[in-house]
Amino acid sequence: MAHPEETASLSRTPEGHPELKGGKVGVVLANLGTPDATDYWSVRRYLSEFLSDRRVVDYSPWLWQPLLQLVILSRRPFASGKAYRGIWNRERDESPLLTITREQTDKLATELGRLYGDWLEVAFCMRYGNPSTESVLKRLQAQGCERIVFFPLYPQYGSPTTATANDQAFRALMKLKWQPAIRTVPAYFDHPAYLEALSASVREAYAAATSRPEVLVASYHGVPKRFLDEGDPYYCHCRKTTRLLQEQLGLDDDAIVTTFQSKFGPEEWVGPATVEHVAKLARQGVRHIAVVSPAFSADCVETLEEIEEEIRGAFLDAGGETFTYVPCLNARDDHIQALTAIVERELAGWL
Ligand SMILES: C=CC1=C(C)c2cc3[nH]c(cc4nc(cc5[nH]c(cc1n2)c(C)c5CCC(=O)O)C(CCC(=O)O)=C4C)c(C)c3C=C
Ligand SMILES: [Fe+2]
Ligand SMILES: [Fe+2]
Repeated sequence: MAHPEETASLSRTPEGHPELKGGKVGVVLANLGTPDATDYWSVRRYLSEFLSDRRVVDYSPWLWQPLLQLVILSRRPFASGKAYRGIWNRERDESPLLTITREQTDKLATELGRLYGDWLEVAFCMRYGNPSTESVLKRLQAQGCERIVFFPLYPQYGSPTTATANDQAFRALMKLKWQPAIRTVPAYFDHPAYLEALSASVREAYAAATSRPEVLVASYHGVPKRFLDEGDPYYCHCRKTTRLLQEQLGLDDDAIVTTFQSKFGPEEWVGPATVEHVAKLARQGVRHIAVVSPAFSADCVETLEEIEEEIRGAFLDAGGETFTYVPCLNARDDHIQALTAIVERELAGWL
């Protein structure tokens, strides 16, 4: 077995001793996760892992688990499975979130490889489903990563997203006798390169729109209002993102609004709700809108299905005429440049 002092000089490893690798730095992009397939059991397995996470639903498990397992998971996988089937990447037989996260990782690896050579290993993992956080961290360690930059891909910090991604990474390290050193990347909604990429994506969508949008709806995934009262800064980070985006784009106050989507369960969530707000705008006479979703770094069921189908439908049914969806930053070059700049900042002292 390896003794710590042996790493100081790998060449002194005694004969017959397992080969020791080391000295590398790992960069891990962490996203939420997505079902492996769209059938009832695959979606149920994914939703059960997701909704059993106490960072996401923090009710007492004694009350929540019977309700989740017996009531919610007997019905919701059918509706969610249908939504996933509508957006599925049939060519690769996988969810778009997985395809896009892989593409982001490959492009980031190319860029970081160009800058720093092959002592950096770049990989991605998911909080729920595959590839699991534990399997990826173990693989990187086996590849010689003694230090890891762990990067939850959420521009705004949220306890149901950023915190649980980090929790899962540290849970995986709990099982190791010899942990790598790990740095977690903070919220980056105010990083200049991220804001530049986000505003460029909106400018491009406005230039391509058949009628110039009168209002830009910045629609974020919602959270229970109680989370804000309990100290989660997510709502404030979302409001700040919109304000910074407004400044970048030079929009008047009535030409941009913050809304929240994807409400789940009976509790009060932060608002206004996107689906209701777009219908209200149409009833007030607004005919052309654009929707951008800055809480998602990759297009997923919440954007491709909920925004593109449900929210678009609500606006058009209420009298709206043109609905422009601004895609997530996905694997755009300026997004990869922003992610590279953030990773470089977090690598300080490790280079
Ligand atoms: C109590 C429920 C939920 C909270 C709180 C929540 C917060 C939250 N989620 C994201 C990002 C994503 N959520 C996605 C899907 C999704 N979210 C919930 C529930 C809560 N999310 C459910 C049940 C689902 C599954 C889909 C469905 O059945 O409706 C996704 C997409 C995953 C995909 O596979 O495409 C993302 C991304 C954020 C940013 C957030 C708050 C901080
Ligand atoms: Fe969610
Ligand atoms: Fe949704």
